[in-house]
Amino acid sequence: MSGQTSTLISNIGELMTQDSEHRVLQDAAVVIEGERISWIGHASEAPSADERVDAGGRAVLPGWVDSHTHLIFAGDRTAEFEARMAGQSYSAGGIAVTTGATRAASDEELTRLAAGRVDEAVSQGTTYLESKTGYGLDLENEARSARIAAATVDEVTYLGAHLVPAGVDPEEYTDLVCGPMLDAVRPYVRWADVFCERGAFTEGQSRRVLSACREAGLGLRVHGNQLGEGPGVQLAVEFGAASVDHVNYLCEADIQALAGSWSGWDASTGSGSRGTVATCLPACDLSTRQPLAPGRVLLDAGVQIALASNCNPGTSYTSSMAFCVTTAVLQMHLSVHEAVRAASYGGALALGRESGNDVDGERAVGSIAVGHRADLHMLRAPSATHLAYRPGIPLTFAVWRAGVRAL
Ligand SMILES: N=CN[C@@H](CCC(=O)O)C(=O)O
Ligand SMILES: [Zn+2]
Repeated sequence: MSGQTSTLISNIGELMTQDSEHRVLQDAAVVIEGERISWIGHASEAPSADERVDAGGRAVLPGWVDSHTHLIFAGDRTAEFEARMAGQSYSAGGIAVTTGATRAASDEELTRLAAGRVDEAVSQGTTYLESKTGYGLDLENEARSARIAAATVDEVTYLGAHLVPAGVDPEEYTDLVCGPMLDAVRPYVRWADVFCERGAFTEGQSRRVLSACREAGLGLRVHGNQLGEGPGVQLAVEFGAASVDHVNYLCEADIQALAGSWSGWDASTGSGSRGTVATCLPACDLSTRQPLAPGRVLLDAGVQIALASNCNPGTSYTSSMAFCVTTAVLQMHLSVHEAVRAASYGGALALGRESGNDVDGERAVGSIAVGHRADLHMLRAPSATHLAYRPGIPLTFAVWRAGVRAL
């Protein structure tokens, strides 16, 4: 053992590892040492540790990896939501309302709001979070959003290409996104995204954004095929994006392109060349009354999928990954194991964090294995099945984030 404090969590009724062998262990134990997992196995064989936690037969899963959120915002869109529930359809234009409120907020206020949303997510079992910019939409406010996000969440995505601000020429705005605005956010971000959709960015503009951001060394993601069929999925695959998110309206060629992107990857070991993850956002689909993304069809076609909350004030004002998992089981026909995997390992895959370096580098997240980051979610239930069997019941009992007890 190293000099770090070790904690043995024993008497785990069900340990859903989501590791490369997809192991689900009964009567299991986990040892945490510092920020890493140092041992997993059957409780009867567990080594001793400095501290001991009795799980009381409860289930333990990897902490949720929420790979798609928009947490840097101020303001509220209740009126838009009410209008939608009364029959109006969602359009990208609502983003401008949040942009106005976000620009008007102080740095302190934006930081406080974002940190509160992170706390809310962690208290529900989320241990690794991405957030996008995208409610600044000018150089100063996008850079400020990126800076605040970098201080608040684990992964930051530049989404200057969220909406063309009113009164600005779309091509000139795209020049800004690809030039000075990109330079200003670059120190704070690892990813770039574009909302490729009618009412947002055209295929040509999206190509320009993806090319410039790739050139700047950023990993890519795409908001695609949310409101209708379109070029988003094909663009994401062509550019080797880590994920394409929403994926509500897919034609057969889109599904084949996504499946083909994974043909050089060994799903059982997680080795080989990675493709484009299809990230399904069921809370958003329900809140915008869009058809649920075809998660079952994608899985059956051999596509790696993620589930994410898409927490934002317009289309999905929730950080509940459990709600997404429940919906994926009840309505998208995923098994509980598949849904939990998509919300943990799948999110990690979408963020390029599914494998790591146990010695001196970034630790893997999204699965429970020796050397991975100790991100654990203990349920107030004996098995993960209760997430779907008891919909709406708050089942988070305890959370460890990078080895630190967070709840
Ligand atoms: N679709 C684009 N962006 C967000 C919604 C943004 C908003 O309406 O404020 C999404 O992922 O759903
Ligand atoms: Zn989004």
